[in-house]
Amino acid sequence: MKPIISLNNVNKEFKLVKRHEGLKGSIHDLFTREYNIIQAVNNISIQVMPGEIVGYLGPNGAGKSTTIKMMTGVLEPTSGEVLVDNIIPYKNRTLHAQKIGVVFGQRTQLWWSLPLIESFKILKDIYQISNATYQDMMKFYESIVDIEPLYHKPVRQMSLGQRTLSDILAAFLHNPKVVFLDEPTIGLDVSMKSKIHDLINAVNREKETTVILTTHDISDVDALCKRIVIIDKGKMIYDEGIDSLKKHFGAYRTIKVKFEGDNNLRLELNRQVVKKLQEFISDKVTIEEDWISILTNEKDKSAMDILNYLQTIHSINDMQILDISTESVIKKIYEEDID
Ligand SMILES: Nc1ncnc2c1ncn2[C@@H]1O[C@H](COP(=O)(O)OP(=O)(O)OP(=O)(O)O)[C@@H](O)[C@H]1O
Repeated sequence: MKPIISLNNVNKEFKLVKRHEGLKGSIHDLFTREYNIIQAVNNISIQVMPGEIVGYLGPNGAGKSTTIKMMTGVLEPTSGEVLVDNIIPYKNRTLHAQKIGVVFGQRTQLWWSLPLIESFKILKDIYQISNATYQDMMKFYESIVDIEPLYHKPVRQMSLGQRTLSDILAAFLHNPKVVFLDEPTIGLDVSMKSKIHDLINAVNREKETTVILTTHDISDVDALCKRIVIIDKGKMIYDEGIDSLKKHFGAYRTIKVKFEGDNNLRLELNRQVVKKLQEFISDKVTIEEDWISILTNEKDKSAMDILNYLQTIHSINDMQILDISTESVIKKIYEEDID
């Protein structure tokens, strides 16, 4: 099988005019142009197979949106090759736009004053969706989410969650082979996030749609992605299946402990423990409400050793030992703390 998305040695530079301060600087700028070059994407190569859901992650300013913009045809790469379903996106923007779906965070592609069903009908005409495909898709949607109550509601009267849901439905309506979702669950509550996760998983399963997802929300990654690609400062630093990622960090455990006593005593004890543990455990020690949470690598310091030590400080009311969360794994990769 051939990849549906193929990025080979892709670079994107932005050239920004340097501005000097003060009157002298402004006069200098009038006559001499100097530039700063920002390397937003640095030699990225990624192959995505049809039907994959890939989490494209990285800290702020890493270059995620710039990559997505190249994959959607909004930006032309400075060098390298971007191919999506055999199309060079920036060279064939109209054809490409017919074949993909896009959701960019809180920006809606729906018609603000129109009821949702009217927006869908316009999209049906724009994308030249046949009656049969349209009916089929609407039936499929109705079987997985409760959208009928939204059909006659103008988008401007919708809650953020209803609007996001509608936007995602709109992006998948023409049954595109690839959908790009940029921060699709930003600002949503847990129950709406879960509805959206179910929807994306159902469409991916049923229609084999390839999904590229950028997000800062780890619940999106846990619910949707089997593979994550992480970039930082424009460079790819990780490309792994989520299972092997967890195996890689299998020696990490999070120990959570709640001490006996009232809230004030616990707060004081937690503060003391944070101070003491940080002296001999390099990993993360944090206070989470009544609990103290310690991330440790069993190879260096076992969870039992830590628990024994905590018991010498004060009696323990409750405790949990957890495998490392995806969030902690990703944080550790961002910090380039890979063993
Ligand atoms: N049009 C532009 N002109 C100049 N610099 C830009 C432009 N777009 C992005 N950049 C710069 O390129 C780098 C990567 O930005 P990008 O928006 O791709 O990051 P990101 O990973 O999507 O970040 P975030 O998670 O904050 O959305 C940043 O340093 C940014 O300032």
